Amino acid sequence: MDLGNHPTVESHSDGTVLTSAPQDTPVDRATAAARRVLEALLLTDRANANLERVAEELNGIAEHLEQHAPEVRERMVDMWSGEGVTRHDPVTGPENAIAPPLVLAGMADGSVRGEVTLTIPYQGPPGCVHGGVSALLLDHTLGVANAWAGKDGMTAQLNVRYHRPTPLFRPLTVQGRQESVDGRKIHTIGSITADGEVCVSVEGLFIDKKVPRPR
Ligand SMILES: CCCCCCCCCCCC(=O)SCCNC(=O)CCNC(=O)[C@H](O)C(C)(C)COP(=O)(O)OP(=O)(O)OC[C@H]1O[C@@H](n2cnc3c(N)ncnc32)[C@H](O)[C@@H]1OP(=O)(O)O
Repeated sequence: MDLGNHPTVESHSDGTVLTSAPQDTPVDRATAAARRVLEALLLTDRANANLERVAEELNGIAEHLEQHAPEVRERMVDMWSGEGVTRHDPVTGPENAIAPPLVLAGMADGSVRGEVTLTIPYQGPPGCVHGGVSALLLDHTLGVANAWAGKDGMTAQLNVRYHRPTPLFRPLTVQGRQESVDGRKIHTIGSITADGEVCVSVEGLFIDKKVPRPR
C-alpha cells in the first residue's frame, strides 16, 4: 500500500504511537457510541420489549448518516488523505466501529506492540476470542511492524498457530516484528499473549507492492 510518510524505527524514538488513538472529536465519539451499541445489542435481554423501537431509531440514525454521505469515490479520497491511513482500518481505526480499537506503539528493538481487551462482539468459542479476529489483529499488526521497520508490503501468506484459547475480558498483548527482507519478500512474525502466555503466534510473508491511494 502507499502508506505515505510514516514514522520508522530509524527516525523515531522508543514508544512512538503509530496508530490513531481515539480523540475527543464528534466522529470518534459517534464511532465509540456505535461500538457500545454493537456490544449492548448482544448483551441485552432478547425479550427486551423495546427492540422494535431500537431498530426504528437505529435505522433513523443510519438514514441521517447516509443522507450526508458524499459519493464513495470522493469519500475514499478523503479517507486516504493525510493521517487517514490509520483512522479507518478494522483493527486500529478510531473511526471504524468494528475496530476494538487497538493502539500500537513502535519500540526501539524494531517491534510494535499494543494492549487490548476484547469483549462479546469478538467471541468465538464460549468466553474466547474468535480465531479469525486474532488473525485479523495479527495481520494488521505485522503490517504496522513492516511500516515501522521501513519496508512494507501486502500479505501473501499468514500462517497462524493457535496455542491455547485466547480469553475475552482480559488484557491481551499484541506484538509484531519484521524478521528479514529478501528482495521483495518480507518475513514478519507476531503473537498475542495473555497473562504472559502465548495464545496465538503467526509467521507472515509480505510482498513489497504499492497500491496507490485514491486521488
Ligand atoms: C504507520 C502506518 C501503518 C499502516 C499500516 C497498515 C498495515 C495494513 C496491513 C494490511 C495487510 C493486508 O491485509 S494486505 C491485503 C491482503 N493481501 C492481498 O490482498 C494480496 C493479494 N495478492 C497479491 O496482490 C499478489 O499475489 C502479491 C502482491 C502478494 C504478489 O504479486 P506480485 O506483486 O505479482 O508478485 P509475484 O511476481 O507473483 O511474486 C513475487 C515473489 O513472491 C513470491 N510469492 C508471491 N506470492 C506468494 C505466496 N502467496 N506465497 C509464497 N511466495 C509468494 C513469488 O513466488 C515471487 O518469488 P520469486 O520468483 O521472486 O522468488
